[in-house]
This record gives sequence, C-alpha cells and structure tokens, in this order.
Amino acid sequence: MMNEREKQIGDVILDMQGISLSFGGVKALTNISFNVKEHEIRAIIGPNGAGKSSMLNVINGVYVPQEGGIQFRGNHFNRMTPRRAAEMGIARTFQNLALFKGMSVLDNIMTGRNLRMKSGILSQAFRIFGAEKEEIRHREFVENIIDFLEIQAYRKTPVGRLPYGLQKRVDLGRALAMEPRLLLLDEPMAGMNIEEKQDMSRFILDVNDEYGTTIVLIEHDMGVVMDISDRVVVLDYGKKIGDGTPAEVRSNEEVIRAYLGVEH
Ligand SMILES: Nc1ncnc2c1ncn2[C@@H]1O[C@H](COP(=O)(O)OP(=O)(O)OP(=O)(O)O)[C@@H](O)[C@H]1O
Repeated sequence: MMNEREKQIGDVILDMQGISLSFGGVKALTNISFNVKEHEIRAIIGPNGAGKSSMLNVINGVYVPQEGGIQFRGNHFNRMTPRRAAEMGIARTFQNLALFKGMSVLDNIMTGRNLRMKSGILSQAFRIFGAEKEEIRHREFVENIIDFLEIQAYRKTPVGRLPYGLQKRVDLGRALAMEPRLLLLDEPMAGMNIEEKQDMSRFILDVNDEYGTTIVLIEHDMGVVMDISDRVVVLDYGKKIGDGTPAEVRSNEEVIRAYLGVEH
C-alpha cells in the first residue's frame, strides 16, 4: 500500500521557509522549515504547547510570522491572509468545531460552499436563470459529500443533536465543500473513542485517495497519525526536532526523548 501511495505523490505544493513566530516574549515557532507534496498526507505532531496550532494558523494566514516565507502552488507570500488562503484552495477543520449547532447537517455543509457561490452573486441578485441552476449544482456537490461521508440518515438533523464523532465528520464535510487543494485538519481525532478514530482515519484516507486532496493534520497523539501519514514533522517547544517517514520519526532519539519526557 505504501508503494502505491508513494507513486501518486507529486511536487511540492506548500513550502514553509524559516518560519519564526512569537507572542510577546513567547517563541511559539523558531525557524521552522518543511514542505508538503501534492497528494501527501503530512502530519505535524508534538507535545502540548509545541507550536502545532500556531503553525496551522501561519499556513492559513491567521497568524503572520515575524520571519520566514510561504510558497503555495508556486506563489511566494511573505504574509498569507485567511481570505487569500481560502481563495487559493486552503480549507481547514477546527479542534473546537465551528459548526452552527441549530442548523441541519445539509445547511452546515452548504456554508462551506459560500466562497464558491460568490462568483454567482450578481446573477443571483438579478435572479437570472443561471442562478437557480448554479444552486442546484452546488446542492448536488454537497449531497455527494454527504453520501461520501455516510451521513445521509442525518442530512436534516440539527448538528447539535449528533454525537461528537459525527459532528467532526460534518465539520470535515464543510471543509470538503470548498473543494480544497490543501486541507488542514486540526486534531481531527481529539476527544474520540477508538471506533470513531478508526472511522475518521478511514475517511481521511478516502478523501486523500478519491478527491486527491493534499492533507496536513496536526495531532498530539503520536499513535493515530503514524498509520495514515506519508511524512511527519515533529515539533517540540517551537523547534523542529524530527521530519521524515513514520518509521524514521519513530526511531529518532530526540523525538523519543521529547515524548517520553512529558506527560500526555
Ligand atoms: N494567541 C497566543 N497568544 C500568546 N501565546 C500563544 C498564542 N497562541 C499560542 N501561544 C503560545 O505559543 C506556544 C505554542 O502554542 P500552540 O497552541 O501553537 O501549541 P500546540 O502544539 O498546538 O499545543 P496543544 O497541543 O496544546 O494544542 C505555547 O507556549 C502557547 O502558550
């Protein structure tokens, strides 16, 4: 399986170059460089406070690093903005779910489609024929995601009534509705039981295979990501202490020390 996957991996799509970020006196990231290749599943792992969320927020333009640059799909940015990131095809899920609890599964996933629908805003305002057709096309796309994530039975259910594992799946669906080139997953398995973790792992692999989406996920539990990742970056106290295949990272002395030295 590994060999088959390796064959599909393409050129570098995202290149993080010497990123440093501090908050006042706190150095959240110190001179971090790593790249992500097209079609790869790339994990960023590390103990609590290692800088994982900060890195994700630099990738999608929420935080602006004091030093370093970002190259995405051949374009160089000294600073990314959340809007530009979204327009260029970067979508993310959230650790603390960003869903509308009172809205149905279907409507929540439709919200992920908004950026795509903006192109038609003028025609929608004038209610020209095309607008309705466009709406139908978007609905079909969203229905496909719902089938893909096996949540048909809950399409009309308010999200707040679903168990946590399914809410995480809806959040994934909302991000997929943006048709991202790069999908950032913020601790996709946090708070899940074993069965839910297995389901989520399978969906992440399926998204990667069937939609061809490049995926960056952050996680502090080393175990769950090792099976599904092509390559792993390890952060500790804002520094990169490991980078390589799961096997390489697992046998890296510094990584072992960081993980044995702290409570999880
Ligand atoms: N907005 C902020 N303001 C001040 N300090 C921050 C901010 N965000 C992060 N930090 C600090 O930066 C460091 C890295 O935090 P970050 O949240 O990126 O780590 P993490 O690896 O995602 O941790 P966790 O696994 O606990 O989510 C920590 O010392 C944290 O306190």
